Amino acid sequence: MSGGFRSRSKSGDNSEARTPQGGKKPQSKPSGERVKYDRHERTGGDRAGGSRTGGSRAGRAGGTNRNRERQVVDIVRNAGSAGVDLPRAVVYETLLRVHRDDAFANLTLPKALRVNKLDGRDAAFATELTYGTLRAEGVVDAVIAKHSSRGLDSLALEVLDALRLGTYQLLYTRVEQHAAVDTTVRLVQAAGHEKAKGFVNGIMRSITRANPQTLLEQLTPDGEIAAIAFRHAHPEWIAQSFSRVVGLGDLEAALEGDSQRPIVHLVARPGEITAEELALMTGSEEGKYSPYAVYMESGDPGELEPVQQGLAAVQDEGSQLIARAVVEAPIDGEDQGRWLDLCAGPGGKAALMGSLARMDGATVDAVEVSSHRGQLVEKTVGDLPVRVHIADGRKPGLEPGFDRILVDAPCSGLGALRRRPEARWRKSESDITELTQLQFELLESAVGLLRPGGVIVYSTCSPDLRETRSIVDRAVAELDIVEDNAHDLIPDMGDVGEHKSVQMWPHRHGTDAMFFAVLRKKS
Ligand SMILES: C[S@@+](CC[C@H](N)C(=O)[O-])C[C@H]1O[C@@H](n2cnc3c(N)ncnc32)[C@H](O)[C@@H]1O
Repeated sequence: MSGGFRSRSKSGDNSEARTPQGGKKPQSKPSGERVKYDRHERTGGDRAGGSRTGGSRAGRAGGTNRNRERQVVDIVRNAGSAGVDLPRAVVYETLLRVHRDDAFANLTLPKALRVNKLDGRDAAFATELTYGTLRAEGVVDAVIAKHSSRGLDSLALEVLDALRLGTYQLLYTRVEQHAAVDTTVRLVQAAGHEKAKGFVNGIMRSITRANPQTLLEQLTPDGEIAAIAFRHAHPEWIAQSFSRVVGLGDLEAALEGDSQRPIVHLVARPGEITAEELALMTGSEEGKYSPYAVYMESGDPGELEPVQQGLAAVQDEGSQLIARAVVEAPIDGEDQGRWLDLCAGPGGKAALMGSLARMDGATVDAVEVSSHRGQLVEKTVGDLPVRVHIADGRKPGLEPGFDRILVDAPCSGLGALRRRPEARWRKSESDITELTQLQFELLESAVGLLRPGGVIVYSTCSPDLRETRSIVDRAVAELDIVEDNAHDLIPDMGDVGEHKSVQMWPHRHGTDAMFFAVLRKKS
């Protein structure tokens, strides 16, 4: 065992190809021993193996946050003396934080890379291993469960996460088998689970004896949608939800879209800078659909001068289109300039509405129930004509008579899974059932606050029909509103669904899977 971190080139170099999860695929030194990856046969994920073991284990781990922090930091240090390369140690640390502390990998990992001074190929390798392991978690767990004599729920999280990382490398990367097995055992040792080394070694060796493709085929559940879900590393219920909207023909593409890393969309703040100017200043392309959008292929948006000066910000193009639809939708009678955002935090759409309001001489009231998120809205809108109210949108205590209202409802977030690699395994279908009542009540409240002839844009960052069409259909049936054609507001965007509402998709439009409908109060 070496005294320091092993060179990455010893346990697999960092050259890249595409992974099943749509990122760059980490490779080992070319040894020719790995079966070449076939994206359709070896992606996967679903609940085969059953256990939803990815949840937070804070309770089991016990201790204060500070203690847990120290424990995790120690693991990275110990990994060095245990002979594990630094990128894998950082990946392991991140997996533990995600599972134990409910941390978000896309926030935790960049920080860990910075702290540990990893960049270039090492950073890319660590990123792909982290995101890949988290996205494929359901499949990886199913494989581990098949080779383990003990149920996954009975394993210490440190043992399970090391096995997940090792198994992911065996199934989905060209990392040499011995490197994957060896580092997995060393990580368990570094985490202080000496006694589990033999157990872990046994599982890893057993997995290396199987052909990955055959193994995954054996574990693929029956049923067309369940099998597609498994191949694309999603829980079956999410695949079922998507298939009800895109149909079976487009389901694989829709799921694959969740594993592609989104490019950054910038919004050029109207009245401050045009998209054309922003694109020229940043050397980027103008967006396809929103007149304010610019696509940033690479780099850190926080380092851009227009972003630092508040002339531009990061905002998904779909969100831009929704905020713009609120302002552009035809209304009956004259617009008195009273606009409302009923669910405003953290304020992206309120800020765009505020920029447009300033140009039109209108004002925006922005309601947010959480005071922390309300503060974020305050920060985001700056000196725009936006008044922030910390209140429940179902009873905000505002004078009715608004011309335009946005109800960007709290939702399951199934439309933004590509932004958080761990998210698909954290969500559960019961989240949706709980949210739909709140969504309807917020919409009902908006109808009460709207003047006759005014418009509401109802939107979600979810394509699930229970949160989208069902809410709108019920509102049209029960409330004093009619549905207008929302397609007219996004003339350049095709393929947005059969209904009057708009359903965007990452695989079709490059946006999050955002939904919006336009509802007008009967005059
Ligand atoms: C989808 S987010 C809105 C995103 C926001 N429009 C933007 O573009 O930044 C939904 C927001 O609704 C808030 N929310 C949840 N329940 C609410 C309620 N009863 N009244 C008002 N806001 C609520 C949540 O805290 C969350 O900030």
